[in-house]
Amino acid sequence: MSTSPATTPVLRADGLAAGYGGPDVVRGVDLELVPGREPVGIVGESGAGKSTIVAALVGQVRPTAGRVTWAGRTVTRIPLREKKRFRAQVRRVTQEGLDVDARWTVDRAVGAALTEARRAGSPSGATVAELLSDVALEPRFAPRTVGSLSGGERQRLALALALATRPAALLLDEPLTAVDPGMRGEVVRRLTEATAAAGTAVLLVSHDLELVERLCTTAHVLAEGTFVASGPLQEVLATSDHPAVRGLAEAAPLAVQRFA
Ligand SMILES: Nc1ncnc2c1ncn2[C@@H]1O[C@H](COP(=O)(O)OP(=O)(O)OP(=O)(O)O)[C@@H](O)[C@H]1O
Repeated sequence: MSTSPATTPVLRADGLAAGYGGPDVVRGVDLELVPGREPVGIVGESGAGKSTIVAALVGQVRPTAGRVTWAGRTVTRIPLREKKRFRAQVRRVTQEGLDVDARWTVDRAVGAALTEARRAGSPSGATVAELLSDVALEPRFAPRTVGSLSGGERQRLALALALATRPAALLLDEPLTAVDPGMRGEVVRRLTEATAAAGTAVLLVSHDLELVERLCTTAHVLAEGTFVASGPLQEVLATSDHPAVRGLAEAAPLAVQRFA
């Protein structure tokens, strides 16, 4: 394995346009996720198209123009035999995102994710305890059933399961909405350490500007389906005069004051 930092994107969108049968809801989107680089954020008002971009990145929504590639291959044309590896290498975590039997215990769920990762050819070498620690879930959660967890605990478990493959790219679409603000900082700290150590490229979509500012070196502001400003979020909010950016800054004046 090479020890030099990667410069090749694992996942990239070039001139991506996509929609749901009607007019495109996103267009002209260029984005690259490079393992070993700092996390990238996307912010923007509700309905701007953030989740659509993420859906296109995982091949769930087909581009109407441009393309999305995984290690150089078009994601909507990945052959069946490669799909398992793609899903292990490119993980999406959404707000709801936990697809596990509610009767399972937490350690069974994480153990199953580790087994699945090995089967997909992406063994992480991590233990159940390490993965729980990566999302700040204490060992006492291991014997709890998934159904007994709070919303925020479920979101943290979803993140732990996504980390089981040590993915090349982790796409986080509002991953911590149910985690209370006090705990959110700790989860982000642990998650940042875990993804940095594994060289995982992270994309974070969130309405939480403070979270994006803390986690991401670069953020894109999406308005009506296109990126209208990009850069360090603090700087973008302070300097861009695009109406969509001003709207965001005014909707979150506390965050702006804190960054200024
Ligand atoms: N399955 C779908 N079928 C039809 N239209 C959809 C579908 N999913 C999303 N849309 C529409 O596409 C547009 C972009 O939605 P999207 O969910 O990508 O926005 P978003 O920025 O993620 O919003 P939010 O912040 O509220 O989650 C919206 O107008 C939405 O109504």
